[in-house]
Amino acid sequence: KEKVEITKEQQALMKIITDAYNRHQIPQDVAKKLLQDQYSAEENFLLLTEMATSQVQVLVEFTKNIPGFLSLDREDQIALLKGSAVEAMFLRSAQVFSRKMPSGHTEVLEERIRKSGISEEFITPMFNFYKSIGELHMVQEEQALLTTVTILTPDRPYVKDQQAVERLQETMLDVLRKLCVLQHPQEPQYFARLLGRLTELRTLSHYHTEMLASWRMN
Ligand SMILES: Cc1cc(Cl)ccc1OCc1nc2ccc(F)cc2n1[C@H](C(=O)NC1CCCCC1)C1CCCCC1
Repeated sequence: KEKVEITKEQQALMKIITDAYNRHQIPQDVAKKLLQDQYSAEENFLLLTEMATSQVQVLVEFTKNIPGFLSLDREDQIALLKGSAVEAMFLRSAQVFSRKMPSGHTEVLEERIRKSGISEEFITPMFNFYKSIGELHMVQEEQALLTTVTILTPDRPYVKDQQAVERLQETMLDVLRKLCVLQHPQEPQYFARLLGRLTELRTLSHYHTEMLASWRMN
């Protein structure tokens, strides 16, 4: 049985990324806001655009802390951010939704989101994704690395030097793989399940334009 060991460098890399991930978080208040009041479809749409806008700014700040990201071609940096912004939003939404909340809060939050104005047809795939992320019970290092792996996807549109992005992503995947083995020793398939979520995430993100266009305004 091969002994899995995270090296000193990988430990340092993980700390930089996790600290940056925790530092660059939009105020958790979106869940609190939704739990406090029931908003109209128009207000919810506005709330989403505000959250999305601040999330993009947070994402830019976060990527500056990914070792090697700023050494990439500048246009490629922009292509990676544009290509991963929506996925990062759904991933963040899933993590916010799956957070431990006082009993009954998750149900209220789910209800508010179901009634927010999002079209029925998108609600099921969205919550299926949220639940599959929740079932993983990711530690924060895994959440930070998963977001980093998503950002460092080489085959985003307009990326010129895909090799350079691939090398960075592989560095992060190696740390994430070891972390998964160490955190979930009784579940050897955990890392594979985690990466499988990224496929679900990409599919969900394909719907985002339609989700916005079909928002049910009164
Ligand atoms: C990300 C996204 C894209 C599209 Cl097209 C449609 C929908 C959507 O998020 C749904 C969604 N899933 C959620 C789960 C937990 C939660 F607390 C809020 C959630 N939201 C929306 C939200 O504020 N998301 C932001 C979360 C932080 C990071 C940036 C995004 C609220 C907007 C107000 C109406 C109720 C849904």
